[in-house]
Amino acid sequence: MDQSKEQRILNFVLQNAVRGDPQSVVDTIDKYCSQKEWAMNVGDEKGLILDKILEEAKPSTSLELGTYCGYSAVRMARLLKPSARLLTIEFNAEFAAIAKQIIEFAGVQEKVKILEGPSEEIIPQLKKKHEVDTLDFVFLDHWKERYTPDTILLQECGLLRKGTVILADNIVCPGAPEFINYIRNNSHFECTNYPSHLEYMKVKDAMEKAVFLG
Ligand SMILES: Cc1ncccc1-c1cc(O)c2nc[nH]c(=O)c2c1
Ligand SMILES: [Mg+2]
Repeated sequence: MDQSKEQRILNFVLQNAVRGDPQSVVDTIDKYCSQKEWAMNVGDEKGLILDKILEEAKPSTSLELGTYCGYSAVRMARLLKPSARLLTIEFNAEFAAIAKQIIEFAGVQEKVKILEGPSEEIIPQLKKKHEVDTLDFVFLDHWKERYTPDTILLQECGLLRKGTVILADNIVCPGAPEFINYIRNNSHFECTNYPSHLEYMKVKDAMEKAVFLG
């Protein structure tokens, strides 16, 4: 059976990155996806925006929707304090299997827990099954149609607290107009837009930060 692109990314990491060095894993994936095969990692340019907002938030408990190959999970985990935890939800079993290996190779597996399945099923389990109290940081990077319903679900499940930072990728490309309309007109959120570019391309994109006001 032919290898998938995600398998080729994993192999390139295993052969070129430094085991236990998350920065080298991030740099190696960026190198492969900018020079060999494009892939939907948040990438280096938007990654720096993610880094800055995550460092400002100093989260103890973070949630990512859309693990893909684990690039942003490794990128975030490398900045978390030792006791902090990142839960990341991935619907696609093949992606989750690749991400697990990349996260383990980077040596951040103690901080990162991959939850495989649909976000609408897993989010309601976070408190009781995964011992989450409230979330300090949420990275939306799964499917634009789920950004709004999953944000509402997080609120309904009591997972947001005053000051929770939600950061959404792909506001311009592929675009999440319905989410932007919802979140910017919701008085319970304070929004900020961060113009950037689509990963590894000159195409315009943006990220949106939405702080929950309680
Ligand atoms: C796949 C794709 N093609 C052309 C333009 C943009 C994309 C694209 C880029 C991303 O960063 C994505 N992140 C999460 N989920 C996505 O579906 C996704 C899709
Ligand atoms: Mg994305």
